[in-house]
Amino acid sequence: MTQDELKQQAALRALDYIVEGSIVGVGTGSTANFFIDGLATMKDRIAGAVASSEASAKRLAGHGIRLFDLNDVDQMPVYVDGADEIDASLAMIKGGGGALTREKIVAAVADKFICICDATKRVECLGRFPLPVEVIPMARAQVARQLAALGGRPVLREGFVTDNGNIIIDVHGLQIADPAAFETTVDGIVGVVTNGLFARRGADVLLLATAGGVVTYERT
Ligand SMILES: O=C[C@H](O)[C@H](O)[C@H](O)COP(=O)(O)O
Repeated sequence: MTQDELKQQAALRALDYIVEGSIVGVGTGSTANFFIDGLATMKDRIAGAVASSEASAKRLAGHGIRLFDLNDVDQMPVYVDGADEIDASLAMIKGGGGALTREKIVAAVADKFICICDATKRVECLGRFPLPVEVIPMARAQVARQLAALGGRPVLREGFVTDNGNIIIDVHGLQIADPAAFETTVDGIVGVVTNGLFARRGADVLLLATAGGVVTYERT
């Protein structure tokens, strides 16, 4: 089975968690795209969706799924998204596609975060995937120095601008022993908008697609 087939399996399993008549929080990336395509098959049974990126908004609209502005939504039962890495506590690194800030904001409004991944994303310790950090452009050098002082190797994502008009610094060479504490530390650097650790608010459910089928993990 290919990695894309596994992503699709995890994504389609997430449809079981959709509450009929509700607004669905929708993530960004290749796995989330499979979810959006699956969601289209039940679009008449949901009120609509809130997108975490311009790309996902475009794909949702292309399927005729009604889009809501997050400011008009008080509550959503679920937010569904992929991850770049996820550990046993369901803490994640996200933002490989640069959508981390809007993803974190939309997820914050949802009751449950459903993470959809193929088995390659499951790790013992977060950090092999470079940690994306969204940064206000004028703070680039100052933030890079601070990230280096934390033990990482900051690399500017060349030619990339986020949906919010900011830059991304990817931090290489980390081994993150305490993801929630590191998330707080990086967010505390002046000039950082947000970072790709989703640990203080990790996933509630992980749907992990393996060669043997989709395995469900729930936060304990
Ligand atoms: O910014 C992008 C998101 O955090 C994605 O959810 C993450 O990078 C995983 O993407 P993919 O499903 O394409 O591996």
